[in-house]
Amino acid sequence: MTETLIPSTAPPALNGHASAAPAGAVPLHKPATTPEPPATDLDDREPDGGRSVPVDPADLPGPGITTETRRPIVPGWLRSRVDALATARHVVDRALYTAGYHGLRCPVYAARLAGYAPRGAARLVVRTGRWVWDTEAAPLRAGAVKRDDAEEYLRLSRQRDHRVRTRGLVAAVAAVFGAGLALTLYVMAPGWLAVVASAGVLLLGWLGQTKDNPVVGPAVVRTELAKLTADIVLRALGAIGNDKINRALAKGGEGIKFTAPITRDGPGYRADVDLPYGVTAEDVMEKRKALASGLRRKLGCVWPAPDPAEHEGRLVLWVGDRPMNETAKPAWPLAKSGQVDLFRPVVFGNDQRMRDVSVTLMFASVVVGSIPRMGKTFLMRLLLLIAALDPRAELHAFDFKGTGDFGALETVCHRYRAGEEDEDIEYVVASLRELKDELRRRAKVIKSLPRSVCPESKVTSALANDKRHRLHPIVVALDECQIAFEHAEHGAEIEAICTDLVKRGPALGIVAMFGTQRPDAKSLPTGISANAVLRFCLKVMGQPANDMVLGTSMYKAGYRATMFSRSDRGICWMAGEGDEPRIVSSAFVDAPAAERIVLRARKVREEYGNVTGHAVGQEPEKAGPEHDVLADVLAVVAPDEEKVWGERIAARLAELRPDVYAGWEASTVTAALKPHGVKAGDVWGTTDDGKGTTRRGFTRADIAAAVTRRDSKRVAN
Ligand SMILES: Nc1ncnc2c1ncn2[C@@H]1O[C@H](COP(=O)(O)OP(=O)(O)OP(=O)(O)O)[C@@H](O)[C@H]1O
Repeated sequence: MTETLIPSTAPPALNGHASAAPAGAVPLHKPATTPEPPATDLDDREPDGGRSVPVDPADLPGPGITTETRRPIVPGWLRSRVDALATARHVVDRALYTAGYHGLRCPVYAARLAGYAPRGAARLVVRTGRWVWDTEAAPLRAGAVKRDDAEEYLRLSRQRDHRVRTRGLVAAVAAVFGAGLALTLYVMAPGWLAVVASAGVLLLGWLGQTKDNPVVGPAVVRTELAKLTADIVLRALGAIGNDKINRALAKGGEGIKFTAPITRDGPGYRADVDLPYGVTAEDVMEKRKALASGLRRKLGCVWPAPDPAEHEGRLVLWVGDRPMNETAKPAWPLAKSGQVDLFRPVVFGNDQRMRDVSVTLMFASVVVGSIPRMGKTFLMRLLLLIAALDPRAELHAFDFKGTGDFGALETVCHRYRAGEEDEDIEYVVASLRELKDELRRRAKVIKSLPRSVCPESKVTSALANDKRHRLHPIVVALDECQIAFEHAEHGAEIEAICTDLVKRGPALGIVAMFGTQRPDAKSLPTGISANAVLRFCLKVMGQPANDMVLGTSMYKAGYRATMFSRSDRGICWMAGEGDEPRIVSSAFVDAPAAERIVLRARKVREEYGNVTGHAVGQEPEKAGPEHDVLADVLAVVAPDEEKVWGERIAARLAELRPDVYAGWEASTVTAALKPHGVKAGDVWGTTDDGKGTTRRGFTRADIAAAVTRRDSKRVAN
């Protein structure tokens, strides 16, 4: 190692050399050595009376930590039931297919073989003749003659005479025996003679076929996929256009290390690579397309990822045999049987290696986003089915697209609506108001419970079981939620209640889910997008939508749902369960399958005594025009107040009608006034502690004008 001297006054951070390879590493090339640092003028300065200290002192103790990774005793595919079953299924499938393919063609094979039989017979006669007459040794005998080697010639001649005698005898016996057998069969079992003769003809036909046109071709034409090798990985890394990687490759791969042998991992290969210093796994993830091109694989096969247990430069490259969207998914374990405890993880999909991936719905609020037709509604329905299979759960399903995608769940829903008409929105508002009251009731119940029963101030599975408290899980789903949030009359109220559900609901046993095909600030208000716990992002078109669903900076960190193709239906980035976001292909449950699952769920619910609301024909009380937001806003702004901040209006509204406006913020007021043409602007004012400042607010005259406009329109109608 190069010993660089720096002045003793230099900050310790200058000692920034990378450590040596970790123990157990498998260097592909010469292990990376610390690069020779460029000479700096620090080397020449001697500010401390000329005394310098070595940067890499020989006696610097190591951290004393050796990591070792045990390689599995049993290969990965045998440890997973799913993988082992997949392999067995593949073998049986292929055998059955081959049998079917050849079975159908048997008559053609027989006819073709019969056609070749004369040529086969001729070949048999010629080959037998050559064998009997020992023609293969003829060149040896001719050579002995040529060399005038009398002794060798005599030895070979004797050997030939002996062979011809023996082989002639064998041939004669075989001919006599064959003829005798044929005669016997002819006399005693003529049917069998036909069988043996046919077999003989087929055998002769087999002998008579040509090499370039065999009678029986392969049923399965195999194209061998190239094995993943270190060279291919390096070639692909070199193709992503990263300067640091290219420099390392130019030096023969110095600085790039394979920390473990490339192995089979599920239906694909896994390579663990240490990237050159300064290159992160995210740098490679960003260039997945180029990487796939370098690997000569389809994009859906190539899954680079960081290793959360390792440093930032560790890349785990998993290359599947087939694209994820073409790999047959295992059946959803709950499709045919089983119940759910929403407080525990439940399998809802598979990762690239087709291993189960679970989700825990309790204590989470959920956001699902994608462009249209990628599987967002299917995913939300799947999550609702999971909830339906917990007999304690109360389901509220609202589908604003109005196509009845949640229709299969009607018989287990406490509240259900499909549509975007005013009456549908009013139904939803009424249901949400019930939930708002329920939220308050639950908060009071939790507060009143002793610590011994409710130690964490949140609903537990045991509390949910206790029917006296009515703290069962409530799952409410709004698909195409932007339609509700943008509703002119009720949008603001819906947003306020939903934001409250997202913030306070999880601890109180209420899980709110929002799906949108237009993930932007309007469709997913910040209060919801910022506070959601579980996030599922199917294909989106750009960074804003990606980060709106997955969370801020996710795109930059390499978690990009833009990389999915349009055929990656049901495949999403999932964030919020586990440390790192992961890619999941959600289980495919279509409407008929959903109906079957719901039948099962309904039965269990009937036994548990939890079939309520919509499922038994009871609907919420109609949401009347209980309040007039515009008039209320005007009422809380005094006639002599020219302008007022939005937050002040929100606080005054909450005082005016706490049951309606509790939880409103400045943004809620802005959203509520916007449909009436009242826009927020900068308003100068004084804070409660007397400081003058500018905040967003409204002009009273604008509000009054909006009321007049609205009232005159009503009169005209
Ligand atoms: N998990 C899945 N696996 C495979 N295919 C799926 C999966 N989920 C959905 N699909 C396919 O994708 C299609 C679209 O699904 P879905 O209706 O859920 O899309 P969407 O994103 O909700 O669309 P929109 O926004 O228009 O409502 C479905 O018809 C289905 O065939």
